[in-house]
Amino acid sequence: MTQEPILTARGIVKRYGSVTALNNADFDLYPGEILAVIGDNGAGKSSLIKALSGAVQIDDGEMRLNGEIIRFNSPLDARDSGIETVYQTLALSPALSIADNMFVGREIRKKNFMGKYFGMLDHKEMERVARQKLTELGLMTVQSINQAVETLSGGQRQGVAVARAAAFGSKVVILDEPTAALGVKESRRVLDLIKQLRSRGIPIVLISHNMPHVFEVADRIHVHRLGRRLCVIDPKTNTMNDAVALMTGAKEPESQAA
Ligand SMILES: Nc1ncnc2c1ncn2[C@@H]1O[C@H](COP(=O)(O)OP(=O)(O)OP(=O)(O)O)[C@@H](O)[C@H]1O
Repeated sequence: MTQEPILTARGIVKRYGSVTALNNADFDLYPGEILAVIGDNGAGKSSLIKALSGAVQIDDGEMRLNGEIIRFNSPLDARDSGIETVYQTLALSPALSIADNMFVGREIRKKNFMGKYFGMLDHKEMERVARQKLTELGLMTVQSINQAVETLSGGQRQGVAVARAAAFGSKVVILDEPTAALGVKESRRVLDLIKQLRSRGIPIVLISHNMPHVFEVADRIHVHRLGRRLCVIDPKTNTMNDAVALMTGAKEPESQAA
């Protein structure tokens, strides 16, 4: 790779009591790529993503965004820096509308004194922007932007969560098992959406156990084993069997670079 990575981790350590979830882990995400992170249960994938997205604080090591050292105290810090994460358990509020969900934590206030002094929200403007963002991503099959999220299908909800992550000048989008709970058709839409984000220049980290999905969309695959990056493989020159064998320890990597 000739480009500089946008997001890196070097030697990061995360302990939960006596359990070492991340043991000297490295990570590199390059501009414009879809990087899949795979690993067996308990390998430390979630811990890695939580560290990069500010959900947990690391005990050692260093992380950088665009070359600058980052230290997040909360997911909000990470979000403010442009790292958006969509967790498996979607952080959408079921009773709120699509538009309101897209703006949770970044609501637009009315420009007049009612907004300034009484915090009155500009629902019209939020609806307009939400509609625009969802249309840009080809997601306006949902009938109304005011529809409550609880009335959407799993795929549509995932779409709203991904659109929210992609909509606000994100530098990096992290997706944790975005297709895990979805049917075939819904998974397809989410995979298409992921590819679309890449074509818009947003680098994506995709955590997934689904090898066909990983091999369909990933440019590179980070294999995590026993709390650290084992190797990075190229899906064009490796098979799914190779990936699973590396993940489970049935096979050792040939070289550390890919
Ligand atoms: N909050 C916690 N408290 C204690 N131990 C934890 C905590 N979170 C994770 N662990 C432990 O850290 C290790 C790594 O877990 P992690 O969830 O990061 O793995 P994972 O690769 O995401 O697994 P999975 O694929 O099963 O989700 C495991 O041994 C797990 O039990």
